[in-house]
Amino acid sequence: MNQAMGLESMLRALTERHTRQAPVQDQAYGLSGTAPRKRCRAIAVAGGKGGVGKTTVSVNLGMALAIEGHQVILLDADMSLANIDVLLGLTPTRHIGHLLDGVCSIEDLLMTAPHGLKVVPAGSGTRRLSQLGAGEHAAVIRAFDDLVAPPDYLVVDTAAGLSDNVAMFAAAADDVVVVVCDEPASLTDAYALLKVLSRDFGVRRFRMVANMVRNVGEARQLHQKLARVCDRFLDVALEFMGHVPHDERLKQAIRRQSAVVDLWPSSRSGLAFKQLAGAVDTWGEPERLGLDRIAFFSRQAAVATGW
Ligand SMILES: Nc1ncnc2c1ncn2[C@@H]1O[C@H](COP(=O)(O)OP(=O)(O)OP(=O)(O)O)[C@@H](O)[C@H]1O
Repeated sequence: MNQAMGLESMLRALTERHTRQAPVQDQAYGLSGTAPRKRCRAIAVAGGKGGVGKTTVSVNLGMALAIEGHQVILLDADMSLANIDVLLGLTPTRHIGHLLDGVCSIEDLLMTAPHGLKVVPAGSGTRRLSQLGAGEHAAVIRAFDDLVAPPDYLVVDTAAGLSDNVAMFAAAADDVVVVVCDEPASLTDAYALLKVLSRDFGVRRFRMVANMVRNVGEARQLHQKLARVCDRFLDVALEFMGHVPHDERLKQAIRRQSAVVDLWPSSRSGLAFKQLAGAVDTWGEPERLGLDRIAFFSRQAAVATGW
């Protein structure tokens, strides 16, 4: 990854820690100090509660961006309960565990889904991957720097809950998309996630996608509910990114191990994901705050893991 990519910020922080070499500004143009690398934007998709549609949004947003002509890598960061490969009908032979064991490179892990979307699969049912420490998460993030051709977007599907996994990927990303559905537990868990990410990791801006709603009115109400408590109790901005309606077509697509944007782009959910991808295109330059956040986090990881 490159300097523009939040996740690479972690790499730079870690690299700096080990080598005490070039200042950040120089590293912005590649560690070798040669030609600038292409800018890439890292978008972490989180939600707090399980089952709110994080994976569905990650897959379809990633593919919708790919359909628009962008180069996109989708990272399945739900390490032990990985399911992006299943959702897309891919059969990986290697996963993140092999990367951590040094058996393969990040390039070796890339699988190609429809529309040129690249997928980095995690491993499912692997006990070890469910117990990764902060240092290992950092190593996964660092591995992205080895990509010969960084993508335009890296979409990261994070795990449910408030684990290190979610915190590290969200803190390192340029943008955090929070998926919420109209259930009390989804709202309270999303609020808890925002609280932890802002209080402990300095993430101040979030974008919300309302999933499985009836219409945009319901989506906006959901956003207002959460934004109101955030305004009152947290120092964060929660922007409304858009909504995805509850759609049987989407479920049918899942059963056929395909993305709805690929199978039925004109369905209600297909069009909604197209709009979400369009929204991403309108975002201004990322704030690039990942470095500070990750330098802090990686120091903690280093202490904890002896890195
Ligand atoms: N917009 C939608 N319309 C209809 N069904 C949906 C929609 N979004 C998600 N679902 C359903 O919800 C299920 C859970 O979605 P998904 O796996 O994306 O959630 P998740 O947040 O990633 O869950 P986990 O954290 O457990 O991995 C899907 O299998 C799908 O059946």
